[in-house]
This record gives sequence, structure tokens and C-alpha cells, in this order.
Amino acid sequence: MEREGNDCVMPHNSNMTLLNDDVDDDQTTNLRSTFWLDRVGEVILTFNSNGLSWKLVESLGNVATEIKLSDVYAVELTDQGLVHISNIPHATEHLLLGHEKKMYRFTVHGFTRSRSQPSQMILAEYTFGHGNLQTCQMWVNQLSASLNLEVERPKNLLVFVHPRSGKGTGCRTWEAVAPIFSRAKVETKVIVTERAGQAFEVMSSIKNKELNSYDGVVAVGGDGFFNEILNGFLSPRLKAPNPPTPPDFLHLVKDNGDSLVLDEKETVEETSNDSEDQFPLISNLEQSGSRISYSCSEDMDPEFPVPNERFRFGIIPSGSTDAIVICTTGVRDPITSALQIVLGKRVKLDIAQVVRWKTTPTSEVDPYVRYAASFSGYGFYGDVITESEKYRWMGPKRYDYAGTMVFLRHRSYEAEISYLDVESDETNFTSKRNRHGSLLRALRAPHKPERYICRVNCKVCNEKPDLTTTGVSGLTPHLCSEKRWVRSKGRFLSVGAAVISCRNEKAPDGLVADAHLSDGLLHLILIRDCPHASYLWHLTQLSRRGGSPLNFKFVEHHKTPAFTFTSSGTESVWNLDGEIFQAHQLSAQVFRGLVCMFASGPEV
Ligand SMILES: Nc1ncnc2c1ncn2[C@@H]1O[C@H](COP(=O)(O)OP(=O)(O)OP(=O)(O)O)[C@@H](O)[C@H]1O
Repeated sequence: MEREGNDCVMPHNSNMTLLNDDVDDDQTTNLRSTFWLDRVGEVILTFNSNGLSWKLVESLGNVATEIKLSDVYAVELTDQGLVHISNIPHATEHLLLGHEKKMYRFTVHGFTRSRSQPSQMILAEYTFGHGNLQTCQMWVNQLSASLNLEVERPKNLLVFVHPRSGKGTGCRTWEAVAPIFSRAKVETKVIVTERAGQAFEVMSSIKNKELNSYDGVVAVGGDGFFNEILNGFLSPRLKAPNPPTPPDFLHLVKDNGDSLVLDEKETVEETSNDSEDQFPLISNLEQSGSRISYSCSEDMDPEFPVPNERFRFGIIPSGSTDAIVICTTGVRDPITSALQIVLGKRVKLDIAQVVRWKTTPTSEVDPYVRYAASFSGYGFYGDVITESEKYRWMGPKRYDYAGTMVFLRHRSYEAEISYLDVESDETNFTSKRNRHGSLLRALRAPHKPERYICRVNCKVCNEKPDLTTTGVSGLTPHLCSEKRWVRSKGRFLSVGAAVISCRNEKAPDGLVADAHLSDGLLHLILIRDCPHASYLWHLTQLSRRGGSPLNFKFVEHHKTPAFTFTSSGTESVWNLDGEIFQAHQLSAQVFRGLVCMFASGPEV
């Protein structure tokens, strides 16, 4: 057997770090053996609390290659088979010559990161060969036992696949990532939908007991499909009060004799306060006289607490826009999504509650609640989604076509919007927000170029909410008082409320570059009627990385936890997470970090 050279080859795009022997010796070594690493050569393999590291036996240097246990998603004992045993730099030559040996083997599955796109995770596997089966088995047992201690990782998932989403590749996308789940020993119950609304029905009718047997739900599809699953989950389980509204808005609704309208001080029955520690803002509802309650159906199906830290949502992108997955994982990549799911990543996501009071100007008041994870938009956005439905056969290109058609029409709409003003009152941003000067600046100056971008371990999102500040669902009566409501009336080309930045391929920085995944604020963007050319300029800025789409006189940008909308005309089409939503009059609020995603946030 030839051993030539002593260089160690780092896998392409490796995220592995270099260790020297001194560092290694400081760790408690669990195992150390000599193996043949496929395509590298004979190595000394060490397993310690840091993870796995290996070093070529004949290496003159003392560097080793390492992979952290947290970056390993599976370990498998493979059949006896061939291992390429040649050392570098002549490996290619030997591989071509078929320099290999039959051995017992085990494979460690992990990932590396793309150099050009740090959020993108690339599958990596390392196959170690040994003459003794028991040695391989012992390593596999030890590594598997350590992986089992990673309690955040899911074991059982409900997976919905939308076969027709995007370019109609939902099933193929799932087939491409399914081996990652089986290698990681994650059980999956897969439902391939046959029609719109099916995932909603399954999620809303599934018994809490069964839902509890899953660690989460995965959507293989686009934003609209995720929205459907989210609504199916929340609609029967989250009993939250309606959004706060200005007094005249409520009167308007009440005057119409609607008995379902909750008074702001009315208390919804509560059965548990488990969420208090994890979601202080949401538990703060109680302080404002309103409470979240959990459902408990008549046949004594156990309650399912919402919010719920354990139960998470995953998205494997296969849609037309995939803005939610880009914002939560950093890329539009099924492999990255699958890895973040099996590795048990977690990030909290704000959810907007949108209550439609009237569908059309003449319809009866009939409150209807929907939830949105990314965006709600009226005017231009509603028209584009309506127009695009006519061209579904075009696939994702329908949005370009519909967008152009709607832009050319240049329609504006008369409407009245009221929003809770939390930006102008500095006394509200006490304690923590004051201590983070940059956060305060980011809240005060919507048009300032300085942007505090949401990223992995985001300070803004992780900031413990201050109960005296603006709170999402924890709005105090003080914050909802009349003087806090600011009214904007006129003709608008569009009215938009972004929950997250909504980054996508058409708008690389998103609609609002400095929006956060869970800061408890909506970004209300009002585009007032303006010349066609000015609007084009705004749209052009949206499509450019580093553009300033909000820096126009005809654009209003308000960070707010709640707003109301009343159309003064007959048009009533909204776009909720990419789906049509008819609403002549609505109110909305955001719940901070209401759901948890299997994602780590973007590496920007
Ligand atoms: N089997 C199915 N056939 C037709 N429509 C379906 C099916 N399953 C789900 N849907 C619906 O299709 C809609 C769009 O799904 P999805 O978001 O995955 O696709 P998309 O191409 O990205 O569209 P969008 O851009 O609207 O998000 C969802 O609202 C969902 O309810």
C-alpha cells in the first residue's frame, strides 16, 4: 500500500476549522482510532466534546480537520465496501488507477457552507474505513448516542407537499431532500395535496393529541401554501382578542349591530399561562384586560398551547416567490432548509392577525380572521395577485406579466388608514431600547440610510420585550388611547404591511430592508398617488440591492404594531402572503414571535 505525501485535503468549501494537538489534548477524548478516510488517506480519528477531528497519520504538521457535532446530522454504518485509500497529492492518479481497498465503513453526514453565499449549506459526507466491523460499530454507536442528546432535533414531522407550486416541482423537491430526513432518522408523515384548502382542513381538524405527536409541520411549496398551513394551525387554536382600533372604527362596526365584536376590555377565557415566561409580550395581553386562550374541544382533546416553543414550522422552498424561506434561512435552497430542519434550528417569527370586518362596501359586518407571515397589501399588490391568477399556467413568470399590466394601468384608490403611533413617543423606548442606541435610531428614522439588518442571533429579535414599550399583542390601553392613532387619508397606489423584510429574487433587500423576524412591529408602507414616472422610480429602487425605495416624498413608512384600513371606494382586494383576500374594511395587529420556525435566520 502506497502512502505518498502528507497533505490533508479540506473538502471543497469546507467550514471546518483547524485544530492543533494542544487544543485537542485539552478536550476530553472519548474515542481515538486509526481509519482510512475515503479519498484522503490513513487518518487518526478523534471524537471529543468538540466533535470529530482527524489528522493524516503521516502528516508532518500538527493540524487536524474538524467537524462539530452540531454540524453532523447523521451517522450510518455502511456495508463492507471499497474505500479509496490513496493520499494526496497523487490521489487523482491513484483513484484513476483504482487504488482502493475493501473495508467495513461508516459515514458521517454533515454540511459545509458555500463561500459565495454563507447562508447556503452544502451536504458533505466523510466515509471512514476499518478492517474490523466492531470498531466501526462502536464508533457509530457512540456518535449516534451523542447525536441523540441533541434534544432540539425533530424526530417526527408532518409534511405537506404541494405538487403544483411554483414550476410544478413540489414532489421532485421533496424527493430530493427526503433522504436527508431518513438518514437523520426523522419520521415523516407525507401528505401530497390534491387541491387548494386541503392542508388548511387537515391542520384545523387534526386532533391536538395527534398534532402533539409531531415536532412540527413542514410545507414543501410557496408562501401561499405555508400561509394555508399556518392558518389551519392557528385558526382553531389561537383565541386572541381582535386588534385594537380607533374609537370611531369600533363604533362604526358596532353601529352595524355586530354581536361578535369583542370589546377591548372584554376577557377571553383563559385556561393556561404556560406561555408567560417564553412570550412575555403575549402574556401581557392579560395586563391590558385581554387574554389569549387555548382551545380545548368538547371531546376532551388535550389543549395545544399557542405560542408553542417546541412545535415548529419548516418550509422547503418550491414556490414562485419563497420570501418567507429567504428571510428565515437566508437562501432559497431546499437542501439548506432540510438541513436546518433536521438540525433542529429555531427562530421566532412575528405573525400578523388580520380581521376583515366588511368584504365589500355593502356587505354586512362579519368579522373573519386570517393570519399572515410575510405581507398584506392592497391596491397595486391586490391588483397584481388578482391579475396573476388569470395566468397561473405561466408559472412564476405570471407575476412579471401581471405586474407590468397593473403598473401600466396606474390606478389609485381612495382609502383611510389609521395606525398606532409608537415611533414618535420616545418615552416609550425606555430601558433596553435606550441602551441599544442603534435600535432606537432604527425605530425613529424610517428613511435613514442606516439599517439594522436582521441576521442570525439578531439582537433586535432576541431583545427581551420591555413591557412598558410598544408591544405587539401586549398593547396597553395607554398605547391604544385615542391620541396614539394617526390617520392617513387620500388616494394611494398601494397600502402594504410587511411583517418581515420579504426579500425575494425581484427585491433582493426586500420591501423593507431593516424589517425583523420577531420585533413585534409591522412596516406600514403607504404609496400616495404620484406621477407614473415617480412610481417607476420607486419600483426600480425596490429591485436594486442597496436601493432606497422608501426615500420618496410620496412614500410613508411607519413602524407600528397595529393599523386599520377602510376603503372609500368599491375596490376591496388584498394580497395576504401571496393569496387573494377580499376586504373593504380591516384591522390588523402583529403578535411578536407567535410561531417558531425550523430556521436559524439569514447569514447576511
Ligand atoms: N394540489 C393543489 N392544487 C392546486 N392548488 C393547491 C394545491 N395544494 C395547495 N394549493 C394552493 O395553491 C396556492 C399556492 O401555493 P404555493 O404558494 O405553494 O404556490 P406558488 O406557485 O408559490 O403560489 P404563490 O406565488 O401564490 O405563493 C396555495 O394557496 C394553496 O392553497
